[in-house]
Amino acid sequence: MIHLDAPTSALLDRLERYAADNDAHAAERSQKMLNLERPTAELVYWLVASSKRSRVLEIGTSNGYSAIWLANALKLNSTDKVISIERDPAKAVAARENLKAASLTQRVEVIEGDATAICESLAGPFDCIFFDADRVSAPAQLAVLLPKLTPDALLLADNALSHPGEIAGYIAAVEATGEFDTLTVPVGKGLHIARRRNAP
Ligand SMILES: C[S@@+](CC[C@H](N)C(=O)[O-])C[C@H]1O[C@@H](n2cnc3c(N)ncnc32)[C@H](O)[C@@H]1O
Repeated sequence: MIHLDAPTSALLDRLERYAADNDAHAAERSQKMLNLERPTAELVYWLVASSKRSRVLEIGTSNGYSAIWLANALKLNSTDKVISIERDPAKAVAARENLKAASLTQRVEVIEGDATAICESLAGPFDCIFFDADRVSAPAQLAVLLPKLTPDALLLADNALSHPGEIAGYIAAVEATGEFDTLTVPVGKGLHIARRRNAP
C-alpha cells in the first residue's frame, strides 16, 4: 500500500467514487473521466518516485486524477513540475479545481489544447512522459518529444492491453528508435514502460 497524506488520500478516494459513478452513466465516451485504475496509478507513482523524476509531461489530463499521483511522486524540490495536456475545456477546468483541492496548483500546469501541437511548443527537457490520450496520435507526439528527452527518460503509456491495435503504432515507434528497454506490465489496462538506455 502506498501512503499519501490523509487529505490527498481522501481526495483520490472521492475522485475514484465520482469517476465510477460518472463513467457508468455518461451518455458519451467524451464525458467519461477514464482515470487510471488504482493499481496502475500506484505503479506509475512508484516508478516516477523511485527513479526520482523531476520534469514530467502528461498527455491526457482528464480531471486530474493521474496528475495528482504524478505530482505527489515528484515532490522532491521546488523546481519539480508536471505539465499536463488536455483538449477538453471542461475537463481542464475540473482538473485545475481538483489540483487546487490537492494543493498542487504550483506543481502542475494544465495546458489546454491538442497534444501534438502543444508538444511542439514545449521546450523540455523532460525525464518522464506519460501517454494517456488518444493513443493514435502518440507516435507524432513521440517524434516531436524525442529531442526534448533526457538521456535516461522514462516513457509510460496506458492501454497497452486494452487497445493493442490503437497503441501498436506508438510501441513500434519506441522500438524503432533502438534506444529504449521496454516492458508491458499486465496491470489495469496494461502499462507500457520504456526507459531510455543512457546515451554515451
Ligand atoms: C484516458 S483519459 C486521461 C485520464 C487521466 N490520465 C487520468 O488517469 O486521470 C484521456 C484524456 O485525453 C484527452 N485527449 C485525447 N486525445 C487528446 C489529444 N489529442 N490532445 C489532448 N488531449 C487529448 C481526452 O479528452 C481525455 O480527457
